Amino acid sequence: MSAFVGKYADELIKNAKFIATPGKGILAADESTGTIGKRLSSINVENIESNRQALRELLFTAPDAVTYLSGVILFEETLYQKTTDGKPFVDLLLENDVLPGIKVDKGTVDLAGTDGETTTQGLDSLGSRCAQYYKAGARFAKWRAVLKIGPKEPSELSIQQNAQGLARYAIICQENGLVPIVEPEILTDGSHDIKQCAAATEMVLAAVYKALNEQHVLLEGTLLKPNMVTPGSQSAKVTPEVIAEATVIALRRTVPAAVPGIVFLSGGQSEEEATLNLNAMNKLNVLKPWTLSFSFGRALQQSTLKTWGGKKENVAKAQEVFLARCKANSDATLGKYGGGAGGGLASESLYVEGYKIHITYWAMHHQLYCSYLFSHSAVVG
Ligand SMILES: O=P(O)(O)OC[C@H]1O[C@](O)(COP(=O)(O)O)[C@@H](O)[C@@H]1O
Repeated sequence: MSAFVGKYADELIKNAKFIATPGKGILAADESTGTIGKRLSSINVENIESNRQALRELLFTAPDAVTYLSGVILFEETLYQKTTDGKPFVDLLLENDVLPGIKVDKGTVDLAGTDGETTTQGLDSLGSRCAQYYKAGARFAKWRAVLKIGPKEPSELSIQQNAQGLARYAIICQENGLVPIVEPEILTDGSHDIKQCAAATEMVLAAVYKALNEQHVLLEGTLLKPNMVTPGSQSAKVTPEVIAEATVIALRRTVPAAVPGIVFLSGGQSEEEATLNLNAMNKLNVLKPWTLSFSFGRALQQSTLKTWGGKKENVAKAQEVFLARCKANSDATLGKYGGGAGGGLASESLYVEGYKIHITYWAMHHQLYCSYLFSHSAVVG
């Protein structure tokens, strides 16, 4: 099946490869107005534009932190914001060799006839929005599909709908010069074990890559943002080594070698857990044809947010905390993280039940695969 080769093909390939540079990763600072409001309310800060701008300025101007980042995902509001000195955030990032990205989905809606499964909205007028975002300096985009594990979930309907949505989004981005980050997130909610998560992850990723191929998406000009393969939030924890092995097996079985990078979401893991898991994957002595890196939201920002607390006098200290987390994750992309960055704050759980934003919320502000042969884990190691 031949890939679409439009006028941006070379640029897409170059930018995707750059974002996947080993030692660098992505800061996901694209929380929609509702989601950032929850973060700000946790530190008793009001959800108004000046406070959202202040948090983003703190992150983007943190000395040296940007050397560990190749991309930052922005929300539409942030794409057009400036520093207090009047420099557009986009210019600031580009001057520091960090590519600006943009969240282009519009949240989720329920799929009728399912037990709370969802599909993601935002395809209408996506082409013209992408063209505008490209003009404003964005060079990559992100679209989050949300799936869940349950007695009958993820259902075939949800897998197919979300795979089709991601593929359609991806090709529209490529037609308009934006590298699509394809994010099929399987939520951690539930009491399932790691094998069930592995089975669901493989099923979903296989469907996603089939759909991407059918839509002629140029895989070399894309990135994948998946969940790590872990036990459910109500199950006993396992070690980073077990998570690393299960995740890399699932990815090796489903993600083509043409994809330059896989940038994980943190999905409610603590900052330290997310970093240790990424580090363990990069330590695995097995062929991994893609870079394995990070695109963390909560797991890059939580201890920074707490240290800041909305107060100007805490900005410098909070930026040091952010730098430590960026450096730790950079080391983890190379399998060289020794642990312990950030102390106790970095070990707090960031789990939120049913982590998804519904379209209605957005509008306010603008069969399990039980026969899975896990014994194939001998592939790794
Ligand atoms: O619910 P929203 O506002 O769309 O935000 C979802 C968030 O989830 C992410 O996709 C992943 O974030 P985490 O690393 O915190 O799981 C972020 O990029 C994004 O900010």
